[in-house]
Amino acid sequence: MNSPADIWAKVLTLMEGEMTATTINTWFDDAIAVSLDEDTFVLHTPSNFKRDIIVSRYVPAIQKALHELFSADFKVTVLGEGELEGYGKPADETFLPGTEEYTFERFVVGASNKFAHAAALAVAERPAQTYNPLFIYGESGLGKTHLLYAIAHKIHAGNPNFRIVYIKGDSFTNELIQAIREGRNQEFREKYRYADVFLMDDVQFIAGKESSQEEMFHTFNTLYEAGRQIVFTADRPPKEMLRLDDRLRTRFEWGLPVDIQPPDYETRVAIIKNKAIRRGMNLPDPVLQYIADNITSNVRQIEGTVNKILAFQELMGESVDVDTVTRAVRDMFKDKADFLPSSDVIIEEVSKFYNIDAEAIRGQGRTKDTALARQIAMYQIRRMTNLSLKEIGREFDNRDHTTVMHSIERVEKLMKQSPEVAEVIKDINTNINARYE
Ligand SMILES: Nc1ncnc2c1ncn2[C@@H]1O[C@H](COP(=O)(O)OP(=O)(O)OP(=O)(O)O)[C@@H](O)[C@H]1O
Repeated sequence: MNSPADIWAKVLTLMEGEMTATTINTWFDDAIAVSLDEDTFVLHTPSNFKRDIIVSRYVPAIQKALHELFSADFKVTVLGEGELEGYGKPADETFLPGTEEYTFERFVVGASNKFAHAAALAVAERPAQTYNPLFIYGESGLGKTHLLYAIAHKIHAGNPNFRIVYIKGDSFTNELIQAIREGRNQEFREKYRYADVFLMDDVQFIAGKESSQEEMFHTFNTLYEAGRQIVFTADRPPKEMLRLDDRLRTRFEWGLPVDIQPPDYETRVAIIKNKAIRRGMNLPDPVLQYIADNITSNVRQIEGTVNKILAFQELMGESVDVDTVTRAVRDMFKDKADFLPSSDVIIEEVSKFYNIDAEAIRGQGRTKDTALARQIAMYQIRRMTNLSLKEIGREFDNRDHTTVMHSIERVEKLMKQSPEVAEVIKDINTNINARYE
């Protein structure tokens, strides 16, 4: 009943008492009510001429009608041609939405990450003038993405007109496949090759993927030659990316590779305190120490635990005691340890990794790639779940348990012979685990 459109209809009816129907029709026929908040009513008309007339002649009548309806005074804003699109949105709302918290200010610096932090800050302060490319590597959940977004926000704040492109390695691959399929290669190229700042998260995902590597190579060269800042993150240093093209590996190493290590005890405590303070809460020292002692390798897990405890504390109010919280934390660790991924999830991740349909992996697809993906899926299920060979066979179109056994043996053999296959298994494993963090 009180949508801007409803209110506008009422305003028009009230204005009919003040002016002729022709006047109303002439100036307001294509006007639309955009919003009404505490103190402003916003109207849009597609014509600037009409906007000027409305502003100069009819705003008082609109205000009078609004006063009659709400017994309150409103400002009236009239938007003209092309003014509707960005209206009401803060200028930055469309810049990497949802990542506003990932700033340098919120990044806790300690011995384990101080080089990565300093290099990222230098790059953000003087893009393309210090380290290019900057290559940040380290294990999952240690703040690589955080630093990448922090770079993006800082550069954006100083250079609002820069085209800053953020893309994950696997999205780059998927977008490229789609662009090729739809004949939009040129569009894809322009999007990435003409960036002012190019940030790629988890670049390890493009290793071993021919067309992605080819595209990345040309993107890199174009950006580099044009003096654009390039930053990569990855879960390992370039030299350990076994399936990566040599020409990319050397380029990744041109600038500065810096690593992030798991945080030491002091940094863990600082991170936990920081997260709690930002939520306006205080954690008792023993709880703080308990978390810092028990979650040692991954900041994402630290964050998850702190969030759960804070939620728990909020729920329990003042009465929460250290024992209760400690027990809750212990239960949380137990849950995690008992957790096993399902065969569906494992097959899905293998399917994603190889870009082969899950149904083909489960079923009768016979290409070499599908057969290998299937064997790897069987191997992973055997390793990561409690399913028997027979139960695994059932997941794959009722294959016999001896087929499953031979597949697993084949993968084990391949892993010994080929570091590339071992790396694939490790990567898929990481992706599966990441779903439960
Ligand atoms: N030093 C830090 N200070 C504050 N928060 C941190 C710090 N390091 C990591 N975090 C937080 O931990 C979470 C995980 O970090 P992030 O996503 O950057 O990890 P990552 O290294 O990119 O992991 P992945 O490789 O799995 O993507 C984020 O919410 C991030 O804000």
